[in-house]
Amino acid sequence: MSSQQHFTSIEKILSKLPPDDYQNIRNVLYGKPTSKLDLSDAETKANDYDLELVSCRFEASPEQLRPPKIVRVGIFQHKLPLPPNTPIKEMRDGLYKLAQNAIETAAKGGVNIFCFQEAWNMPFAFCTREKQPWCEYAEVAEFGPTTIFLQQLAKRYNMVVISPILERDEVHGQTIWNTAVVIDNYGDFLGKHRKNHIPRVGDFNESTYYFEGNTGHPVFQTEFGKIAINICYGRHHPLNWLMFGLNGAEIVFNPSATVGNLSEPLWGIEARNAAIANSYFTCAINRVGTEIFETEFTSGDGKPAHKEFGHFYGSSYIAAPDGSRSQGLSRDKTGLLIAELDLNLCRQVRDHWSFQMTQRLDMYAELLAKVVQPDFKPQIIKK
Ligand SMILES: NC(=O)NCCC(=O)O
Repeated sequence: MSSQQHFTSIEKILSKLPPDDYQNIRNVLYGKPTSKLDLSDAETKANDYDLELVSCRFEASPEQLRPPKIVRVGIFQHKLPLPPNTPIKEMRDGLYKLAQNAIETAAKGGVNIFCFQEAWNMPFAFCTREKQPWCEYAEVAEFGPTTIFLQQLAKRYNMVVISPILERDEVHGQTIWNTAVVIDNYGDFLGKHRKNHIPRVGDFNESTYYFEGNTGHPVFQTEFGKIAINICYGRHHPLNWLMFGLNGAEIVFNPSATVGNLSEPLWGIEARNAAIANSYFTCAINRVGTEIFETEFTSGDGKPAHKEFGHFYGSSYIAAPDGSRSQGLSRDKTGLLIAELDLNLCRQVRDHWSFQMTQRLDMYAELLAKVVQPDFKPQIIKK
């Protein structure tokens, strides 16, 4: 176990400060204060199922012409319930049980839109670069077993469910993609988005398994708001976030799987900055736990072969367009964060900061069109 696993959350450490210091630091680090929700029914369920439960309410100012546009989102981070090399059927059943418990708990907390972490229904095996058995986890987005399983729950609980999976496209030559499936609150398949940016860093060699996405930047119009999904590594690309905003997203989910020694210092910044820059809510969800594989793999960094990625540090959180953010889930527990958002805040922040009025897209479009040309010459002024 590495030393990174030995603390539960930043918030736990900060809460040991004297109350005045804590309040001052909290306000600077976390922005405008948020409140907790009364979730007693969900708490009972969470205790039954041994899930950490955190809640948060983001408020907007009252308006004269528009009523509040309230939506509850649930983001779920989880450890694998079984070792990675468990037979696929058994693993999937274990994960489905966990998912059912989490969605049931979310329903008790009044959640309208629920999102899982990246590749939620399988081990995060891409570090191994071995095709078998991992490719067997890939399934058809539209009618694969995971979509069918979640459709019943979405309908039962009147909840939109975002399910990031490994997708097998049987129509296009059995190609594989990293895809988020969106199921609406009637249990219907609403659409899918394929991960745009594939990591080539450390043990994240995911290009062995799937292509760069070809679905653009879709925004899904649901009964509870306009939502989009920026899958994991896409959070390092500000233009990826921008495009979802340009298409009108009010909430962008970032289902992820990332480890402490690679990205933890970036984690609290990137999705939060995206919320600020694009005047929408962001929901960053990370896997938890350490997954140990049977076969050793190397990282191409001169270090010895090993059997694990390192610790997935959880710390899932939600950020608002005004820069405020929720407490994070812990770094080491399976848990659910339920937040109530007033989507009116998106337009209120746009009116206040005018980022969209000042962003000069035409100027950047012109330069970007030049940059991608083979004969591009950087604009450098020399003496
Ligand atoms: N799954 C994935 O894209 N991970 C990349 C690591 C990171 O972006 O922190």
